[in-house]
Amino acid sequence: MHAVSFRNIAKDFPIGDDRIRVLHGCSADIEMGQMTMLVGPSGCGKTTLISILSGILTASEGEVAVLGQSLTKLKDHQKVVLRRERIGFIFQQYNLLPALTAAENAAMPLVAAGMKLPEAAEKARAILDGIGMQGQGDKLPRQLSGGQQQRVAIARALVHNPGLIVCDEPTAALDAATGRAVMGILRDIANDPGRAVLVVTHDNRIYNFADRILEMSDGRLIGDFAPDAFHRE
Ligand SMILES: Nc1ncnc2c1ncn2[C@@H]1O[C@H](COP(=O)(O)OP(=O)(O)OP(=O)(O)O)[C@@H](O)[C@H]1O
Repeated sequence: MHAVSFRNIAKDFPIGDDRIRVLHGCSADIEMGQMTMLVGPSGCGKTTLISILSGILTASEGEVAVLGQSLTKLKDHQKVVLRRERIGFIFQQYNLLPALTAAENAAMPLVAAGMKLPEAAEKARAILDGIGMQGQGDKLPRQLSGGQQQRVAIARALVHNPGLIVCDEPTAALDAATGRAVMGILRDIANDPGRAVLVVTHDNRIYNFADRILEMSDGRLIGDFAPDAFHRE
């Protein structure tokens, strides 16, 4: 099974009375057990494409299957369930709730699935311990550094054991060394054959962490490389 399989994806956005096409005929398969990076200049359509692949936006044309499930046939509420149960999200700006502790923040996907907070927080704490956050579970986000907050976001993306982890510019707010540490954790996560990690970035300092790089330009996928074969930017 592919983690994500998409064919001939197009996306139009309304602009006044008109429509503008921002994705054109995008097709690829994202493999389990790999870190795939989607790279390209600002505005080329990376966020739009991963939003479609993770069921946040609907494609204007084309087919998407996530973890063997076709999105085309799913109703909106079924896409919400798919996202909640089978996908983990990591963003540039951590998006932690300021009044909750690190463990409680990381526990949120389990709480959303109906688990009681104390039990969910214990599971979250075990994940935090495994990614260098021992003893930090009771701290509030404002007591943590940017790199530590991103680790909490990683724990939150992992806690419900999803098959697909989607990361949008995960290192953009971090200095180079902290960004590499965070990418090292994501790299380990991607080695699990039951998972795929999809990273959108234009941070060329982290391209070497990928197994595979998909290059986008002007709404099209224009290249499919191993990282050592990708020397642009
Ligand atoms: N809701 C929307 N309505 C109209 N146009 C949009 C909308 N969302 C995105 N776009 C346009 O689609 C194009 C692709 O945007 P997108 O955010 O996917 O690019 P990106 O590669 O992720 O850029 P960045 O790296 O800056 O985040 C851009 O021209 C953007 O202005």
